[in-house]
Amino acid sequence: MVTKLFLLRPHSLPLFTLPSKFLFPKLPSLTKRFPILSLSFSTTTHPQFPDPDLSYGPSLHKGTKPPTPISDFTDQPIEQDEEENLIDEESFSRVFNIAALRVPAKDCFALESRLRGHLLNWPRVRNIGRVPGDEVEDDLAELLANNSNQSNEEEDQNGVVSLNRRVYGKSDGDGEPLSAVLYREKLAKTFDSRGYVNFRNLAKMSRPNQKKRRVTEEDNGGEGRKRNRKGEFSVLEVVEDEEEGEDLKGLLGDEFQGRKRWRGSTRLLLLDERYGDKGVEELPQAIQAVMKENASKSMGPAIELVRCRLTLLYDYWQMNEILEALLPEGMIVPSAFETVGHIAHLNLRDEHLPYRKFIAKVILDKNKPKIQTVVNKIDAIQNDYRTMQLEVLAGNHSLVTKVVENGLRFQVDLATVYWNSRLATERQRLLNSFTRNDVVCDVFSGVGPIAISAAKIVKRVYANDLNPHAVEYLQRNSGINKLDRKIKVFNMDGRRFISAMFASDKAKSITQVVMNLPKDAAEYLDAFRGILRDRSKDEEFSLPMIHVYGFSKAEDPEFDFHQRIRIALSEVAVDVEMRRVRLVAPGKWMLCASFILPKSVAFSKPVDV
Ligand SMILES: C[S@@+](CC[C@H](N)C(=O)[O-])C[C@H]1O[C@@H](n2cnc3c(N)ncnc32)[C@H](O)[C@@H]1O
Repeated sequence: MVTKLFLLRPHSLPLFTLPSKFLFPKLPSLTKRFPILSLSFSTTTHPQFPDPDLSYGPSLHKGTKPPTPISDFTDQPIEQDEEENLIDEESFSRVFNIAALRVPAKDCFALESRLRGHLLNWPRVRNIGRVPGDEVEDDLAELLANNSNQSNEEEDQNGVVSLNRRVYGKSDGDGEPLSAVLYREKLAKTFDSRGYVNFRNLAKMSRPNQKKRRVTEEDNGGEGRKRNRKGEFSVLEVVEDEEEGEDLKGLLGDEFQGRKRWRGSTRLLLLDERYGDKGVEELPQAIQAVMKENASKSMGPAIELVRCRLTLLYDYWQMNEILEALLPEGMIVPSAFETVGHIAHLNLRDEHLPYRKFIAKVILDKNKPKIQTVVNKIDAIQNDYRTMQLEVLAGNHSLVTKVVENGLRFQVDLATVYWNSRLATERQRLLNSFTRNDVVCDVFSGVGPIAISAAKIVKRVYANDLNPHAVEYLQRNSGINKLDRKIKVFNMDGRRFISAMFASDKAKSITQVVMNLPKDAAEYLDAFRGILRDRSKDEEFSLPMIHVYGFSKAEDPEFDFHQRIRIALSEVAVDVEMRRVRLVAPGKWMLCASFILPKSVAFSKPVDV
């Protein structure tokens, strides 16, 4: 599978070069080789970035950096290794000031669809927000609502008494109100993490649905470096929540102090980014209408406008956004990679090589858990076994992986065998031409993507490869797919294999020969010359169809490849069906030629050399 995402940078951030001020030399052992790469933004919107009013949606160029690192909401240590520290994830946090309507939870879906056009419409950000304390059980809401005419203090106390009656049949102290401390203890025990909307101190003690990221203080030469927990990409906070001594004021609104307290669960409907700093009177008519309607209802709490802080974290941003910000201005962002099982396989340009570990880390972060290893191809494939020289850049170092193709499972070790997922379509096309009466010879079978898939369709398969590792995986894969009884495996040179097969009693049964070694396969066709010369020409023989692959850089690739086939067979009249498989490099085609082995070739005398 190929993921194609090569992007040109639309607008680049200020220069980020490795050895300069943008590096965080916090980890001595690491910095010798790869320093931490960080973004350097000011805490306000950068003036040289595109006007935020003109571009809609979140961007690393917009918003501000959090005044207090989000990682200060720390409570759990997380193990880190050097690779984890390569990128300063904190530097990708961006805060956006958003306005929201606090609405009763039960009405939020109806209001969401009514106000749809006015709500925040950012990728991956839900426009229904949850904050600590927005959940109150129905029973409790009812209980609290019954006391709505009483003073706060009285109400809270009566709430506890009623609750105790409900739980125990009577309250502690036989109906007498509890002391403030006991009262809070009781609530904490009884309500657990719910129901504290009415009890301000509990709000701080227990907060469900906390979206704040968990981080660790890493002992790093006395200087703590903090990390966020993976998978959480945003934090929503109501700004007023933080006001000293009024921790629930924002949560409950101005009405909290008066008669109309919130009774029950609430949700935040995040308004479009344009309304972040607007007052009620500046909001669109539709929103004002909803607020007025609600206010006119005597029983329910008022819908209120609240200010929120939405922090988008490293995990929020897409791979290309992070890479674009990390790499020097003007550099093409390398986000194209091929995948083989859990391995992302890059083919980086020279200019990317100094940044290869950072690029790999971002690709790993953004494609987990599917991608577990990121490798870069060091050199063009040159060896006989067509294996790649790979450098592991990030993740686990195992190059043994599993691939599923055409419903079959293949185990491959990219360090020792050939595999190319890009050929899956071509393999499928070839397989579609096989029938159950066919007997297939796969001369260069590798770990078996053609041979094993063919075995599902045809009568019998003879599969061969020169690489002993490929043969080992071929056997293993035949077993994994329960097709081993239909496949006979050989480990020899392709030319010898062709001779051996056609010299044996299997010769008559073979109907298809596959030769998928594009670099040289055409030259192996000479093995067919005189292959049946020892047999009588009168013998009943249906000659096999040969499918041979090749590369050509010629202006007329079909003609060029045909010529090579004719030369190898020493036969001019070869009726070939030719097709272009794919462009493997600029001006270089991979082709497949299919033809029936000419009788004149099969029965020819050996050519003296
Ligand atoms: C391009 S790969 C194709 C493998 C398989 N058909 C596939 O699609 O994955 C070519 C295979 O030919 C094998 N090979 C190279 N030279 C060979 C030779 N002289 N005889 C037999 N196999 C050879 C390599 O080990 C490699 O597995």
